[in-house]
Amino acid sequence: MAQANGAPQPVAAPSQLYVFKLVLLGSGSVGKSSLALRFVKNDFKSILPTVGCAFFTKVVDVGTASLKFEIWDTAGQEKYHSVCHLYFRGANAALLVYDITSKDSFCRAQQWLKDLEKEFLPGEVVVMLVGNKTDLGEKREVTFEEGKEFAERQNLLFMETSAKLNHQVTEAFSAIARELLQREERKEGPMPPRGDARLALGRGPAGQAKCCAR
Ligand SMILES: Nc1nc2c(ncn2[C@@H]2O[C@H](COP(=O)(O)OP(=O)(O)OP(=O)(O)O)[C@@H](O)[C@H]2O)c(=O)[nH]1
Repeated sequence: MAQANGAPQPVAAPSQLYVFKLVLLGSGSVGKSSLALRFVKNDFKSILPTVGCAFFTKVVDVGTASLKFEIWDTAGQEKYHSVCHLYFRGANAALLVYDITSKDSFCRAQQWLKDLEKEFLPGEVVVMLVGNKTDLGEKREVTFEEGKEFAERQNLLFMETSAKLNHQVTEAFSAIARELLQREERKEGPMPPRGDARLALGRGPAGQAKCCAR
């Protein structure tokens, strides 16, 4: 890629694909894998607890750009906690998931946020707090307001979802996508329309989005 003063320069390319790493964090059984499966394959089925980490990819079109999510679905079981931070590295976004029927999982999500804060500078990653399993409203232990207030205090995006009923799942990932692209635009200036594509980012190191020609 052509460079002047260290800044990526416009390069002719057929179209633009931004690549972002997103980690799914939260206690065991809150529905992280189910959210990933719903988003990537529009499916919901019985899934065994994740061992270590699972990996998914999905390309979404947002306005004039395409965005590829590399989704790292971490294991929520306590025995894997010590290795989870290894998957944080290079993340651009995190989905902090709790189960609205479990106060404990909500408290654990707050702990996960502290773990993230140890690894990243403030504002370095886009974090969304997600209260999953809204279809189980009769067993709800965490109110919408509790989730929203915590998210607002911590400057996080917030959404409640049901992976089972496909409620707000695409919307959650789309909101993250929009925020990530807006941040890139603020860094780089407005993105060009398709057909006037350039290699805007193309930076590999941890925490920075990669953009590549498709
Ligand atoms: N009712 C309901 N059940 C859900 C929902 N999402 C996930 N589940 C169920 O919750 C259980 C755990 O889901 P997983 O997606 O495996 O949860 P996880 O957070 O990935 O769990 P770990 O891999 O142990 O970290 C499964 O039985 C899912 O079918 C939902 O939106 N509603």
